[in-house]
Amino acid sequence: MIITDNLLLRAQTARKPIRVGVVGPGFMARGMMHHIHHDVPGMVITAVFARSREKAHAALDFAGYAAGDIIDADNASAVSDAARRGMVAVTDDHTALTGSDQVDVVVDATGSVFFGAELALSAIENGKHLVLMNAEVDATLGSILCHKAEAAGIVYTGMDGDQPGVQMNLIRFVRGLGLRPLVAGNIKGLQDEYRNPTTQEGFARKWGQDPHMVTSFADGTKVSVEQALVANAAGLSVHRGGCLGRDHEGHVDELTGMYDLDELHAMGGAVDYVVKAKPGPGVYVLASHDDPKQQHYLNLYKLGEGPLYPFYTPYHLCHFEVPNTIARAMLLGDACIKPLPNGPRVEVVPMAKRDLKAGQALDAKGGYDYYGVCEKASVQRTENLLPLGLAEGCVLTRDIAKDEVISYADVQVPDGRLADRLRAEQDAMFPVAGA
Ligand SMILES: NC(=O)C1=CN([C@@H]2O[C@H](COP(=O)(O)OP(=O)(O)OC[C@H]3O[C@@H](n4cnc5c(N)ncnc54)[C@H](O)[C@@H]3O)[C@@H](O)[C@H]2O)C=CC1
Ligand SMILES: N[C@@H](CC=O)C(=O)O
Repeated sequence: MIITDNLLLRAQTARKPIRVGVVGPGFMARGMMHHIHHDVPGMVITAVFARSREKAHAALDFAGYAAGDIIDADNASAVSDAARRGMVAVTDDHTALTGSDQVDVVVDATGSVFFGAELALSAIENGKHLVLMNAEVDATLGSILCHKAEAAGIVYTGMDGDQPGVQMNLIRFVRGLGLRPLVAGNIKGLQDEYRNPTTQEGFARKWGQDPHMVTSFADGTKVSVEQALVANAAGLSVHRGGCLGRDHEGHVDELTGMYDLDELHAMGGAVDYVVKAKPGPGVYVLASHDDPKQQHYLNLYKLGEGPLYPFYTPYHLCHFEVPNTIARAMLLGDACIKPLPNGPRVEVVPMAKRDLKAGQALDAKGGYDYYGVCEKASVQRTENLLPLGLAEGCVLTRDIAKDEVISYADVQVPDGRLADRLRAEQDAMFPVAGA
């Protein structure tokens, strides 16, 4: 990324690399660690947390670290000692990583809302910038966590590379040109709400991914999480629960004629997604310009006659771009994507993937029980709908029909969960949906 590339080279020359703590060495983190180790100047990984240390060792091996450069560490001072000796510390205690004075930036690559909440608080307490590959915790608790992080003077940010960050970068680019983004969209290849880890097992095996994770991509949960993040960072809304979510086999350029401009203005702009369009799996932003003189130039530059002008990024390169976020946070104090300070505008709520029975405990996202859809935050609050990120482990108190939305009134929430407490704090802080 321009700017951070030169800043990182300077950090390298000054022998002051950014020190990164990686949490959750799964599919994404492994790719990121390999990338940082081989291709990113001015940045080093000093610590890796995993529930099983073997997994962290295996991930570091995948990333190309020599066994002799890795050492187990039980606490923060052992992590720091290892890092000072130029080694990577592996720990199964996340507070050893967040508490180390040899970690500048914590990267959460777990995808877990419940653990992500704990980790975020620990990073904030210890003054570490927090980079979330964990979009799921961000969409559930982002407003309160970002508030706490900024009150503590640290950067809280989602990642470059995944579609929310790519959209937010494009939105900032478009705003910089003087246009008003009115639609921010995600280009998907497949959307089938009823996929589950059994149907996705072959795909997961082929790519070395987790079957639940890839199910959450196929069943629309992840795109909903992603578009909620964009809405809440850019101040956009949704046309309706679930977005418009059209199938469109042409190019995203053609979408400029498919939105009602007056409706978009009335809503203050919308997030959306499109299935099967080109260029996939990228992102698009449709924006307007009020000035006829600049409209003339935009037409000359082949963006059409307006009133909506199309912009897009043809790919999202996930872990490859995370070092950009780390550098932006550490060297520039800049967040790639974070919630606006006035509370969420769009939430993700769970819809039953099949008929569900009273008494059953809901499984994890990307499972067999529910898929996620975007909903206006005002509707989520008025109808007391359960945030998708808190659904796992909730016990149904009545039967729920396939495709029915699940509300707090339909479940018994397990006792004692930090994420529920944070959510209550967030709801109290933002009693009215973000405007
Ligand atoms: N897989 C993909 O293509 C992409 C994934 N992402 C995001 O990146 C994050 C990670 O995804 P993947 O690497 O695919 O998942 P993964 O399942 O391969 O890796 C997650 C890692 O976190 C650990 N973990 C999970 N729950 C935990 C908990 N409660 N406590 C401690 N550790 C826990 C797992 O053991 C695993 O090592 C997710 O938030 C996902 O949405 C973003 C872009 C693309
Ligand atoms: N953004 C993707 C998932 C990860 O890249 C999707 O929604 O399918």
